[in-house]
Amino acid sequence: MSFIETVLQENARLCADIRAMPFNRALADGSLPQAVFQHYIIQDAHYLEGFARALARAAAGAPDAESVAQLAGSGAGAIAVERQLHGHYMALFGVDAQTFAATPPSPACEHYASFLLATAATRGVGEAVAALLPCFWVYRDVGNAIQATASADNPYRAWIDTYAGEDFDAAVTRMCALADRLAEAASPPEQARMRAAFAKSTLLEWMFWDSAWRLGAWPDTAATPPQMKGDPS
Ligand SMILES: Cc1ncc(CN)c(N)n1
Repeated sequence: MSFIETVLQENARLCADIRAMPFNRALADGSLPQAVFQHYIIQDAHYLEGFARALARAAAGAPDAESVAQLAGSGAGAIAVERQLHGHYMALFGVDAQTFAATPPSPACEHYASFLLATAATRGVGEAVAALLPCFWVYRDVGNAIQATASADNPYRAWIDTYAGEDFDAAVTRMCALADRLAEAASPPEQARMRAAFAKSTLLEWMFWDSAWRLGAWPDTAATPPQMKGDPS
């Protein structure tokens, strides 16, 4: 079995859970509250910067010129295409530059972007690509599932068309092929680390959507001091 077939089998249940998450069901039927999508798009814009940095770090360690160009090109593409999508929704929903700058990455967003960057900066390229792969694969999977049921006038049509579109599909297929090539050349312990990195990122995808649905944010310690564990009061 190839690396892709293995990790898709190992993570099939989690991927199905992601497709069925409240955020994605509401995105599909167009009922997702605007405030929730607004929160998501701000977080995703933060995430995307870390994702593109991680792709650039992975590119630097890629084994040949073709894979350097592929990973660096995916980073540039993410900034160009997905940022344009974010810009479209931010303008539509009235999110200005000040609101964006005043909204920090949520814990889930920061954790995911930090994991990608740390993996790309400190682990081998196989592990880095395996960690980055769910960002491609899960979004195509969710985009295609939503596309199958969404109406033409769904307010999130531009998002759906991006992730269910041909260009994104081609980028996902190329990334899967690269992961398979790297896994074939990897030792069994490296292959195990690649599978673990894929599973962790898939879980972080789940956490990102869960956080977006709940408008996840850092505790406001100025307003309500957090209760300390073991605090006798
Ligand atoms: C959290 C997340 N994961 C993946 C993608 C698709 N690049 C995204 N835009 N945001």
